[in-house]
Amino acid sequence: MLRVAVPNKGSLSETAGQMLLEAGYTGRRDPKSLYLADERNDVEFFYLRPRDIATYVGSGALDVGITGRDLLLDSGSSAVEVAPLDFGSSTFRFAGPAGKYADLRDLEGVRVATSYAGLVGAFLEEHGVHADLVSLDGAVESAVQLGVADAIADVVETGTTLRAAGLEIFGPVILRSTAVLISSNGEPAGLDVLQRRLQGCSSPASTC
Ligand SMILES: Nc1ncnc2c1ncn2[C@@H]1O[C@H](COP(=O)(O)OP(=O)(O)OP(=O)(O)O)[C@@H](O)[C@H]1O
Ligand SMILES: O=P(O)(O)OC[C@H]1O[C@H](OP(=O)(O)OP(=O)(O)O)[C@H](O)[C@@H]1O
Repeated sequence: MLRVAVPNKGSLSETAGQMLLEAGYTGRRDPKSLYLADERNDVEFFYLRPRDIATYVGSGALDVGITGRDLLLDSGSSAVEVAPLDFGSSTFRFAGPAGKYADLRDLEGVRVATSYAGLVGAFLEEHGVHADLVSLDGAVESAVQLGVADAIADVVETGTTLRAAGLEIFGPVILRSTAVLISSNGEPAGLDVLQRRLQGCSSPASTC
């Protein structure tokens, strides 16, 4: 059976579950279930935190998973992106107090709060900028007002949360992210069927 990791909570979970249902797989009845065997489709689903999915798949404990590209890169896991899926898109950006920063170079020696230290650290290193990363679990927009950081790096969708905190975007796009199908380095039996069925669902001429 193909062992598939699916987000159990957060921004990606509802659409991922819906997409699997539309693709003909069995969905969990109880939103708290962590496991479901879909024997008709020869698939087992493991409902996990999206942030942990790349770790499970990269270690080989699970064959494939649905997560965010940003979460995959942040994890440092050896799992690989197989294909983008048509939901969960976001942009990963730097932001600071309105008018204070204009360029990536302005972050030299600055405290930058983020929940994605792996992703942001790699980006800064690639660009030769030395900032002090402050790792937070979420709601990082408050870090500047509360004085634990000077700038932030976070997921931006509409920009509403940033504006409400008196922050504005600056510098280059760190990453354009979307939900992705990932696998351990290889092609487990059944991946092609899952991929075809998921991508069929998200195409304009959907056949699910
Ligand atoms: N508006 C959004 N806010 C947060 N994440 C989003 C948004 N839109 C898309 N995403 C994507 O969802 C994934 C983050 O999901 P995750 O469940 O880890 O965080 P979350 O939705 O903020 O939930 P939590 O509050 O539990 O951290 C990332 O891949 C991110 O790019
Ligand atoms: O640009 P916007 O449309 O305002 O969306 C972006 C915000 O949404 C997410 O937060 P979420 O509510 O998921 O909480 P979190 O920060 O605790 O993860 C993200 O971390 C930003 O804070």
